[in-house]
Amino acid sequence: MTDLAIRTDGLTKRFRAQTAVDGIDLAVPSGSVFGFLGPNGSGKTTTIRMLLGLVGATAGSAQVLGTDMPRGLDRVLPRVGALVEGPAFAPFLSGAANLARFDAADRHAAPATRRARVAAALDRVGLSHAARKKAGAYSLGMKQRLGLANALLMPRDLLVLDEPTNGLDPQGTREVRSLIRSFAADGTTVFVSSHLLAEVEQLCTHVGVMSAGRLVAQGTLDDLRRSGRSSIEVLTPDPDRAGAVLAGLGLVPDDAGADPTPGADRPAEHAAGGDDAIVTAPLGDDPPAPEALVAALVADGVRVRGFEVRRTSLEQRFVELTGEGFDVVA
Ligand SMILES: Nc1ncnc2c1ncn2[C@@H]1O[C@H](COP(=O)(O)OP(=O)(O)OP(=O)(O)O)[C@@H](O)[C@H]1O
Repeated sequence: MTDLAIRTDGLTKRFRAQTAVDGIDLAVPSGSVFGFLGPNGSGKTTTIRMLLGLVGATAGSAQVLGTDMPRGLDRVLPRVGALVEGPAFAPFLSGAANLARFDAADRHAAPATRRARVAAALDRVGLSHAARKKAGAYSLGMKQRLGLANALLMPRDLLVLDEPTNGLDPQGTREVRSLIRSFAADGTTVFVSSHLLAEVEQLCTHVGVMSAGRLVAQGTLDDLRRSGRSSIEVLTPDPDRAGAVLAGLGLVPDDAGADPTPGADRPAEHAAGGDDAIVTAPLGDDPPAPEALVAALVADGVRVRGFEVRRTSLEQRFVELTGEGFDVVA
């Protein structure tokens, strides 16, 4: 018994001098929609290829659906649907004929029920109307849906999808996302890679963050949000006094004029009006309650005209973790 659909220990892949995947310990809970997030080139595809036995690991181990890989490949693969680097469809064959070809290549798929299986998979991804159309005439979104249909020909316990919305227009993207949600609603574990933070936020229950081959964070989305640093902002015409009070309570104010929160687009001086200034200070691990801070400021004669506790956004958290910005557009 295992409650992890995917587990890796020290999984590593080196290409000559380059370490593409650097000792990662993945833990993907069964039933989760796990977003495997990272900038281009951070090692997501290489990890997925190792998980599916498409490339051997240099070091470390991987278990998929409780089975050691790649030793258990034959047993596990029938339970895993995969969409990696867009399947190679024959452009001159219809969508249905393409799926029938892939189905025929699967020795676990009974020929007698092939036609029904293909029809059901096309129906599932909303392509029944285009079943007889040549795949070469499909739009990119339709091709991607055909790829998903291919992954769904057999009942699956795990779907592994590498950047399934890459290159799709907004409509195609919405369709594919809504399909992924429907797979998850059926109880299938979905492991989906993406370089889009917004996509992972919208789709996923869990997330693993890759940066330069390393897994720099993983957990639920909420875990990740909570692990970010919070800060307070005080709007006051008495910034020096406010800074001293905060320092006395163990909070070290950010330098005046410095951008207080990484990624936030509002430097302190610009946001304040009149004779007010904004004093910001990061909250440490065990900060005083906000009301205690306000009380201390007021007690010391600081004219508090505004007070705010700011949580790090996920985007800021990712920037902190990876040292790079993410594409955040949906
Ligand atoms: N077959 C290979 N030979 C040599 N280097 C490789 C090979 N495959 C991947 N790499 C390198 O390994 C690193 C990680 O690549 P990978 O494709 O896994 O990243 P990724 O996160 O999936 O990025 P992308 O979103 O661009 O696909 C990259 O620097 C890439 O150039």
